[in-house]
Order: sequence, then structure tokens, then C-alpha cells
Amino acid sequence: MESTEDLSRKSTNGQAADPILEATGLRIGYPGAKPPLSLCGELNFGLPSGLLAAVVGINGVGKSTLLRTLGGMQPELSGEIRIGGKPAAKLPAQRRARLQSLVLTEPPASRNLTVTELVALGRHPYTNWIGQHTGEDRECIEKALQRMELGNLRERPCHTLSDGQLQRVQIARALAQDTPLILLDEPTTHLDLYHKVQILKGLRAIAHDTGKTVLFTTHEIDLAIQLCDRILILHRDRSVFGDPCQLIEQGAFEKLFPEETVRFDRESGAFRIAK
Ligand SMILES: Nc1ncnc2c1ncn2[C@@H]1O[C@H](COP(=O)(O)OP(=O)(O)OP(=O)(O)O)[C@@H](O)[C@H]1O
Repeated sequence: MESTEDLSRKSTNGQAADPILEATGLRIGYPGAKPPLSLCGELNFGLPSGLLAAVVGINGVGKSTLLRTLGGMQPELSGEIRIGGKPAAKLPAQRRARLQSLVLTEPPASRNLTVTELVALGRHPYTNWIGQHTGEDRECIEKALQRMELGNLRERPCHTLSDGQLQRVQIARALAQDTPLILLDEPTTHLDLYHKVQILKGLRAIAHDTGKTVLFTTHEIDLAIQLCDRILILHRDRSVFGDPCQLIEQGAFEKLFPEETVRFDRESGAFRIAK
């Protein structure tokens, strides 16, 4: 099994800041599966603060498994995850919830809540035992609603929303949690192209303006190339990490899909159907 090829470390443009998220010798998978499953080789990468980053790769390669592992929802097979310089495994739950928010693809259990109530759940690491909100909590909730353009839906029960609207509510909950690291599993799946671009541009602005780092999994590789600061490409037995230009120069996208079906065009930085 190979380790991550980290092209960002070969970059000459300045010193990288301390990573908010760091994976060292990380192996992910399902030891209880028959046969036991170890995915995408050994992962080694560091994400500095203030970046928008994507995880891409073919179906079943391990994108969601990686997000769940980084988010503490399932154990790593081996290696270490550090968040804010601290080993994630040793962080008390509440401390971790102030450093990292996580949105998975499953619909929230609490769909009877209104949009505002669900977004307010993001404040759980800060509220007291009766869940009372302070002025600061209310400000964070309001900002998150505005960022995701949910103002006109704020009183709507979540079960009455479209999939795309609900996806924006889930991202708003993560924003309300106000963590330096935001992990999102396929945040644009249910969105039309306009909303995909709008959400990703919004997340990029949040990363660049507020210094938060947003890591998301996606099949929208063309958009990720245009909008992300870093991309982690997962293959079955290895991975490559770098900024999109470096990855294009190294031909990293050419090997993503069988070339008789889909080809990467370096000139346009986009995929083309092989006819
Ligand atoms: N609970 C589980 N037990 C055993 N194997 C699992 C489990 N969950 C997922 N897998 C397997 O792990 C592999 C990676 O799955 P994962 O969902 O992480 O891939 P993905 O890259 O997110 O896929 P997609 O693009 O289809 O969403 C797949 O082969 C999947 O069948």
C-alpha cells in the first residue's frame, strides 16, 4: 500500500501555516467486514487554516468513510488524526465539538423541528445544561441562516423542505457551531448547478474571510478544481494531495477514471466524454 503523494509540500510559494487538520499514517476501513476492508492506502496530509478543500474519487473508494473517520464517527484502522494540533482521539467530546463540525449525508433525525430550531442545534457545545441561548448564540444562528439564504424559510418545519433546502439547513447548522474545521459529506448532491456553485462559493468565502477550513467530499470534480485550494484524490491503494494546478500539472486527474470512458482535458481543466 502506498502513502499519500503530497504535492503541496513541494510548493515553493511560502511557508505553510500549522495545519488545523492533520492525518499521519492514517488508514481507514472496516476491520469487521468479510473480508476485512482497508481503503485507499496510507493517508498523510495537512490542511492549513482558511482553506476550502475537497475529497474526490470514484464510487466506493472511501470518501464518506474518510469523512466519518476524520469526524470521529468511526475508528481509524491505524495512524493519527490531529485537530488544532491535538490528537483527535484524546480530545474530550465537548472540546472536539468546538473545533470540528460534521454534516453527513443521512437526513437529520429531528426533521419535525423548524429550520431555526435545527440550525440552533449547532450551538450545543456552548449552551448550558438546559440549552439556554445567549445573545451570542442567537447572533451565530442568525448569521448562519443569512449565509445559507434561509431567512424566508426560518419558521418552516424541516420535513416540509426540499432535499436541496434541507441540505442548506444542515450546512447552516454546521456554520452555527462556529468551529475552525467544518467537515461536509457531499454537501451539494441535491442542489442544482446554480445552488452548487452558490454554496461552494459561499463556503470558499467563509474559509477565506473567517479562517475556517472546510473539507467536503464531492463528485463535482470540475467545480472542485475551479473553487478549491486543495484537493485530496483517493484511489483504491493510494492518494494524491495538492492544489488543483499542481494536480493538473502532475496529470493526477487523468488516472481517476478509465480513459476509454472519460478523459481529463488539461487545457480546460475539465472532464470530457471519450467518444
Ligand atoms: N459499514 C460498512 N461495513 C463494511 N463495508 C462498508 C461499510 N460502509 C461502507 N463500506 C464499504 O467501504 C467502501 C467505501 O465506502 P464509502 O461510502 O466510504 O465510499 P464513497 O467513496 O463515499 O462512495 P460513493 O462515491 O459511492 O458515495 C465501499 O466498498 C463500501 O461498500
